[in-house]
Amino acid sequence: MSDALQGQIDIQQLHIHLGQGDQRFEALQDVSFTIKPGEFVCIIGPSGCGKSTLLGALAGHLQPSQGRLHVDGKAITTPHPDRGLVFQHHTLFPWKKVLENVAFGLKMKGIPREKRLDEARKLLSLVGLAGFENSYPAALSGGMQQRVEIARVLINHPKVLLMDEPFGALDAQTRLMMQELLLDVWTRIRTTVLFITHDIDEALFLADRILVMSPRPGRIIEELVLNFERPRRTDLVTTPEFMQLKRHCLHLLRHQHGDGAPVELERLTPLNSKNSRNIRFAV
Ligand SMILES: Nc1ncnc2c1ncn2[C@@H]1O[C@H](COP(=O)(O)OP(=O)(O)OP(=O)(O)O)[C@@H](O)[C@H]1O
Repeated sequence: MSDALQGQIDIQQLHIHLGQGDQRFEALQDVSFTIKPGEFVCIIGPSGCGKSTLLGALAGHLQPSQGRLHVDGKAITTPHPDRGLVFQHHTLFPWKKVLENVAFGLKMKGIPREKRLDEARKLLSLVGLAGFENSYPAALSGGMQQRVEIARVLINHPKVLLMDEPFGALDAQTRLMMQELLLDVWTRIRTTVLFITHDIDEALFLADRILVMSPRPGRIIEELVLNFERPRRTDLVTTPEFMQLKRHCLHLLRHQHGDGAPVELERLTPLNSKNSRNIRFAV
């Protein structure tokens, strides 16, 4: 397969049930979407709507009740380093130095020590942590630990980066710095990113496209295509265009019915922006 096609995600009519017996319920209902190679897509939705469930299925940790999940045309059946996962809380080994934490994925692949440490150094530099190779994770700030976590995942050259609220535990200022860092890294490596967040500003700042989910059972109720120019500037968040889209997303998230049916879009602020187009899915 050519490099140009690496990292395409295809989800078709995905349904996932969770729980046992009487407690069994439908967490995801008829979810379908495609993400192009190298695209940056954010998912927003109310708490408990199934965002992490969706990511878990893409990671290969959860089996669908129905439907298909593919990356580059290959069905997802188990976890694989081609799909790198970053969570809110890091998964670094506290007893290993930062450099060894990052190099660990290559150790598992049997790459010789010098080669893997060399690669780890390059990645630490990419995430702005040159000079911290010999530190232990506990000596780093939360933002720095997440940088190490990103480097640790990137060492496997994933085709797809699956990120579940990766900056959710950080203070506001560090979070903004991490968003800029992630965009910078993404621009250089251009892996496909699927990023889950509760934070509408974060989604609007980062994404090429936002998928909005309904309350449980989670469905995709709207797709927003964002045409803000890249590289994104921090003052983007104060522009009228950005504010209008933010209001639109807030309205979507606040005014959904408990059964997952979305509010009638006629009642939403119309989107006439040159920087976005909204496409209705499954309404
Ligand atoms: N293993 C499980 N067994 C039973 N129910 C579960 C399980 N995992 C999650 N749930 C429930 O499934 C629903 C979807 O959970 P999920 O974590 O995917 O939602 P989410 O949108 O990521 O939520 P949040 O934004 O709060 O993190 C929730 O109601 C949750 O309580």
